[in-house]
Amino acid sequence: MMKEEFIEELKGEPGTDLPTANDAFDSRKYKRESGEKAAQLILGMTGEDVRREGLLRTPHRFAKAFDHLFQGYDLNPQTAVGEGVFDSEGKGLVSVENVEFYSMCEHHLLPFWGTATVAYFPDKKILGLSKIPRLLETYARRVQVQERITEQVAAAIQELIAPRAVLVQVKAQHLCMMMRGVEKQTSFTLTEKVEGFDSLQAHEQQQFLSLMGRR
Ligand SMILES: Nc1nc2c(ncn2[C@@H]2O[C@H](COP(=O)(O)OP(=O)(O)OP(=O)(O)O)[C@@H](O)[C@H]2O)c(=O)[nH]1
Ligand SMILES: [Zn+2]
Repeated sequence: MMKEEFIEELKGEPGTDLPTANDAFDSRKYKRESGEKAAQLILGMTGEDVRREGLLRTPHRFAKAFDHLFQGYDLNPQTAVGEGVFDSEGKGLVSVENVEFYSMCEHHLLPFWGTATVAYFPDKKILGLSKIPRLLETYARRVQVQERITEQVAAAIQELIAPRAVLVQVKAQHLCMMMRGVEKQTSFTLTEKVEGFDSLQAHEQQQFLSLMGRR
């Protein structure tokens, strides 16, 4: 689309041709078109000639890239875990540590990324180890705040295997605090969710605490 045509189109009813959230998640075509339109709008902010060769396929690439970044909306805890719930033979601590993730901050649509440590004391069930990164992906690949990812991963584990206790700890850097805004380059944010701590024996509590202290 030529820039002039594009500007004409934008002069129409404000916002009416933009997709709604429900539409966007209903159809792949609508998702792709929304992504392409979004890229065109962003490029519109730059005053660049959107017909120059380097930018011609940018809306297409942007839509594809963002489809990947937001693929968490196509996932849920059940699909993420599949058949990966097993009967537990032991009751000891299980921890999967330093699992990396990428997410998009819901305030600025800029990336934040880091690692998560997930630990639990099983009761009757355990999760396949790979399912922990899969649960993290399910919630990270959305527009998010770090606190919500932390809570959602803990709630999903609770729901899936009802462990005696669960700990989720997320450490992340936010591009919106680095590349703009306060422009702090070395700070990071730590969020935690702990459930069932009081029901643990003292030495088990100590195991949780030492995991928390390590980061
Ligand atoms: N709690 C929380 N805040 C976040 C997260 N990601 C970004 N933020 C913050 O969201 C806040 C949005 O604040 P606003 O004042 O509405 O936006 P702003 O004017 O762009 O803020 P500044 O970043 O301070 O320039 C900022 O303080 C961001 O640092 C997150 O995952 N969790
Ligand atoms: Zn932000």
